[in-house]
Amino acid sequence: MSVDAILTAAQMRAAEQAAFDAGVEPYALMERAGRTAADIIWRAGHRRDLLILCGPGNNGGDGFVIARVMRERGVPVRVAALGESRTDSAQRAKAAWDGPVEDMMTAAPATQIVDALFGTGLSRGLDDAVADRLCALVNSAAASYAVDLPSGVESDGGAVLSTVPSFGVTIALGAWKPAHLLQPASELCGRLILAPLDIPLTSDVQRLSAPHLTMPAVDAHKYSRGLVAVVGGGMAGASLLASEAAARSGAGVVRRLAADIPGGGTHAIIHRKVMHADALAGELDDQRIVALLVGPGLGLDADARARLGVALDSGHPLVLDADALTLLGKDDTLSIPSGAILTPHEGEFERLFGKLPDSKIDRARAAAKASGAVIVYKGADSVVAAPDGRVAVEGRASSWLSTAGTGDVLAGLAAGRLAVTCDPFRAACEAVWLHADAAWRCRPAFVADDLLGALPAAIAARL
Ligand SMILES: NC(=O)C1=CN([C@@H]2O[C@H](COP(=O)(O)OP(=O)(O)OC[C@H]3O[C@@H](n4cnc5c(N)ncnc54)[C@H](OP(=O)(O)O)[C@@H]3O)[C@@H](O)[C@H]2O)[C@@H](O)CC1
Ligand SMILES: Nc1ncnc2c1ncn2[C@@H]1O[C@H](COP(=O)(O)OP(=O)(O)O)[C@@H](O)[C@H]1O
Ligand SMILES: [K+]
Repeated sequence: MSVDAILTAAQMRAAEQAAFDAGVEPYALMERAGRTAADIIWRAGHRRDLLILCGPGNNGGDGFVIARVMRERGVPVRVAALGESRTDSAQRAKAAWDGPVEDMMTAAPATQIVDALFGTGLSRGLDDAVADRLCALVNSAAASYAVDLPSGVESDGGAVLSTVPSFGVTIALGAWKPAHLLQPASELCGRLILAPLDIPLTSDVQRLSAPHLTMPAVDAHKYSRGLVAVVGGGMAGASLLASEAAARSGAGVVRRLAADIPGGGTHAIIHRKVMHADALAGELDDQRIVALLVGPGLGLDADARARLGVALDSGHPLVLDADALTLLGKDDTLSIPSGAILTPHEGEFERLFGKLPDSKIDRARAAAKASGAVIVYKGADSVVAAPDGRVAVEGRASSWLSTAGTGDVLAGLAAGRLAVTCDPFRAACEAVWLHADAAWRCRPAFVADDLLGALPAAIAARL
């Protein structure tokens, strides 16, 4: 069972049902969920007074179990409900709580607050008065915990359906849900803690996990480690950033093919002067190239279009970013080569694939399937999707990444890892992980160039 699985509400219900069919008693599962959550709250908050808000469904039932377990441990607990418990398990959990039940709308604040109002069964935003009351209670508490999900966030897409306060901790029950990683919901979850329920889970969607990298083989040489070619264009800085990221990501050789030869920069990068598309074709006629990056700083003019065409025809494994994506989106005569890695941000994604419905996970998966390419759908949350349906979600990158040039670094990293692994999905996942890790290693207000210096430490941490 993967600790990284991300399940939709329907998949979670199916997993729960499969456990029931296999003989697990429904109320026993709620007890397990409530006790595991109570352990987490106990470790964090000890004996400080606790107010638990219980909704009408099973999320509320979990809340009643937490209340009982915490009181058994000597914590001063109060319970406040929103409506009557409607499910059998929730009614049993409520019956097992023999203390008073206050009205949530009038309950006094507490040092610790637990939101067990709604979880995966939320079907609409909270009424304004209820949402306001939840915000007031959470904001006045020293510590706050959301059981499974903050009430008001939509589990599958991460939308915020009514005003939701920022929680200190969200305790994910059984598995991650998309809203734990997708924005804007993820931001409101605070620290994420998984409470395993020990039931079998199946999902192609995973939380992006730390990669296991290896040193070069003992008999490695620069070409066995992979030759990355980076096609430059009008904006030199972007392809320079990408080239250096590729060079610092484990590739053996990086060749930059552009009309300019820069004076400074990293001397390890080989610069070849390529004045036009025909000359590029000659340079790309080299079977040692195992990853070809096109897009950062490419430009959008006829020459850029011609260079892109040559790159697409070269047959080399491709990483396409930035201007290459824009050109692909507006020129019907160009098509996305299957097996490539594409790294669109929101605007580039929409230009390429249109406005797709559903969650960012669904959109990335649909685009990967339709194009046959690995899609790295960037933004405050990044979703990596493979044509075969596998998806990895990185929801916790530093928002300091929202600065010019960081996407060029990511594209270079993807090309470098593609050269090392020859596996587009794995390369894309490793690149997104290393990029995010490098960002956390940089000081606030870093610039894209600083990421390059942090890459060796990010790689060293994964060896
Ligand atoms: N799956 C698992 O393995 C396990 C799941 N467990 C737990 O179960 C939780 C899911 O429970 P759940 O399905 O009962 O849904 P839940 O979130 O409690 O709410 C549904 C109720 O709220 C109502 N309602 C909805 N929105 C509303 C609104 N805005 N304002 C007012 N009412 C609203 C809705 O009514 P309706 O939409 O029909 O009007 C319905 O009555 C899950 O998050 C986890 O905590 C664990 O116990 C064990 C393992
Ligand atoms: N708010 C944010 N939080 C986390 N990561 C972000 C945020 N904004 C952007 N990023 C990341 O920073 C990079 C920006 O890439 P991109 O938009 O292509 O910028 P550029 O073209 O200037 O390099 C992407 O990897 C994206 O996922
Ligand atoms: K909740």
